[in-house]
Amino acid sequence: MTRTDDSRYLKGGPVAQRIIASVREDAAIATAEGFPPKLVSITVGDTAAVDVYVRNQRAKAALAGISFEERRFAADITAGELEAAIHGLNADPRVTGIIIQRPVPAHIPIKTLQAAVHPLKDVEGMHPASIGNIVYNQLDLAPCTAAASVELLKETGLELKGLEVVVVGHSEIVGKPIAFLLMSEGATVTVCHHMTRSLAAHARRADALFVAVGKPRLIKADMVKPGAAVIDIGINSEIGPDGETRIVGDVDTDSVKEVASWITPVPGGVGPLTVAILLRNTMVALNRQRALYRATYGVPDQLAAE
Ligand SMILES: Nc1nc2c(c(=O)[nH]1)N[C@@H](CN(C=O)c1ccc(C(=O)N[C@@H](CCC(=O)O)C(=O)O)cc1)CN2
Repeated sequence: MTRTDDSRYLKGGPVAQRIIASVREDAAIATAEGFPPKLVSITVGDTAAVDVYVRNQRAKAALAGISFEERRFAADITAGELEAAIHGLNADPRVTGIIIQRPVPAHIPIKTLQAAVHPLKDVEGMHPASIGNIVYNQLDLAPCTAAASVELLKETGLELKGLEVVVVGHSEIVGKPIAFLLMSEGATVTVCHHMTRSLAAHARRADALFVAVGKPRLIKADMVKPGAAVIDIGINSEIGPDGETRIVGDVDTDSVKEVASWITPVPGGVGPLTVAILLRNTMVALNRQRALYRATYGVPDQLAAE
């Protein structure tokens, strides 16, 4: 099939806009009913890519009618101090969602922090008690970057049942959830990581290749099967030839786009959709809190019927 360069690009913006428009409607209804959504972001230390992510979260939350607050903590904070801050947010009824931006400094055990977030306010489904939901095919609130990546693959129209998928990177926030989400769609999934013996041999077999390792331009054209869909999840900042900081992915887009049938650009691919899904998850979390509230205190309709 002959395709123009542009039609090869799987852009996240249009899908993100649709999601944000729908979140905006839900948020307006919830607010009118007395349950305004509020997302609190926790950042520890300074990471350029995280700053980009948080900046976009703030901007899109404003568009969606979700209030957004960033709590920044110094890199030398202790895990105990962070847990105490999270417990404070759990106890605050005005806070309906909490996201811990990754990475956090090495001395902070991320699992302990994730476990400190109340599962009902966990907008990424990363609490140890929640992440198992995707193993059970309960997919309405999945980790945002993973869900965004899979949603972009679906935009290709490829049949996922039986699709040969290779995921490069096995982080708990991206690579592992992608594998589970795709298994639940019937794909045949291989997960590669830093101990994989021949990455290129695995990657070349993939009808859909997901890459999330944080290594700029790791994937070259000769590692990609002709006609494949390539989902580039890397967000790496580097200094360009003009001396300006820019964002590049884990895929060498210029060469790979000559081989692949679809490729996500960086920026403009998975990133914008990740932010939109975070906001959608924020509403899913809020609706779960409302369901618990109704179950605990009853709803006006029920009270009126008594
Ligand atoms: N708690 C989490 N932390 C992190 C996740 C995650 O899913 N949950 N994934 C990455 C997020 N990330 C990188 O740090 C990231 C995600 C999205 C964007 C983004 O909005 N990119 C846009 C905009 C670019 C721009 O404005 O220049 C895009 O790609 O078009 C940036 C970074 C790690 N942490």
